[in-house]
Amino acid sequence: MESSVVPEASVAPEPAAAPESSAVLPVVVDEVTVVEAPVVVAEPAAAVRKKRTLRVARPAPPASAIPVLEVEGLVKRFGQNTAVDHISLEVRTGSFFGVVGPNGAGKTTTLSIITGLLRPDEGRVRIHGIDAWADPLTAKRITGVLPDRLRLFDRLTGAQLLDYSGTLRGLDPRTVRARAADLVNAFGLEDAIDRLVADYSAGMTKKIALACAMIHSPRLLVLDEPFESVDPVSAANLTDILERYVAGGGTVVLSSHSMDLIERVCDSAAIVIAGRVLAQGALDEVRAGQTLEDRFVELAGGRKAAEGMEWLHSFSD
Ligand SMILES: Nc1ncnc2c1ncn2[C@@H]1O[C@H](COP(=O)(O)OP(=O)(O)OP(=O)(O)O)[C@@H](O)[C@H]1O
Repeated sequence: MESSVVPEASVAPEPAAAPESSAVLPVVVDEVTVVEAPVVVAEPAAAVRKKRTLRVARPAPPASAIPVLEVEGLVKRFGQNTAVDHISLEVRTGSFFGVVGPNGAGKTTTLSIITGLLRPDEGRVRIHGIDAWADPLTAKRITGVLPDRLRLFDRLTGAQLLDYSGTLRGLDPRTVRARAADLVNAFGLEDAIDRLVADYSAGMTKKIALACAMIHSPRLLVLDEPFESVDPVSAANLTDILERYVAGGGTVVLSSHSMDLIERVCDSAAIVIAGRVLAQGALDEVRAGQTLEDRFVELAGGRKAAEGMEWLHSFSD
């Protein structure tokens, strides 16, 4: 389990527009540091990127907080390909934990093992102290899942799907109805709720799937790319719902390719590359004084120069 030491740094924000001359701007307040920084004119993009304010959405839960998810030495091989190569993670209660990594890094495979959708070759998963593979029923009772490739009973309406999910989780009909109404309202699905899920857009499908994952008020929500295909307004709404869930003592583990989103909402993160965790811990530890994106790119081996694609400029017409 690696993590890096955090330089206590808050740096200047991205200027909204390039100013004519150097000026002093009040800088967004970090919980730790307040600085004033000069705005430099006409900077290269990379320099501007580095000047983003490093803020944390909320402090990570203290070391004394009970771990709700403990993953030890997970290994998963598909033939010759080791998709997950001894991954260990610890997520504490009340954490908003982001998992980032390049395509094919093993995020979905790891989250699928955690949620009981895929059997590991080696390793252990404990959810709130319960061995998820020895006692899957108990573990699943306290877990809500938004899987990567949504396989929903899409010949049901949204209302029927919510009803089915609540009933499957052992809730009584009155509780299911009340919670379903709250969720439909929170996710803004009122107009679609009596239509077949098969006819939903990708974003609406994500929302109804997430509502189904939450209806039994799980302790842990594991969400694979929850914001993919979701419009910005809905994403903000969704973030709000998840933040309230975390503020109320819930724990979220999500994967995303949006570094901005992870930095905005998560207090902790793990960077997974080629099936291994290269950094994890509180967000500031993981990004080590850089933006999460820069740290991610650094750990992933840097940006690739786009060479050898000259043909792309010889337009076919
Ligand atoms: N069912 C499967 N059979 C064979 N190989 C698989 C299977 N599922 C995943 N893999 C392989 O395991 C590796 C990790 O895949 P995984 O889907 O976990 O990556 P990921 O980090 O979620 O990627 P992305 O960001 O693109 O969704 C990849 O090389 C992938 O091809």
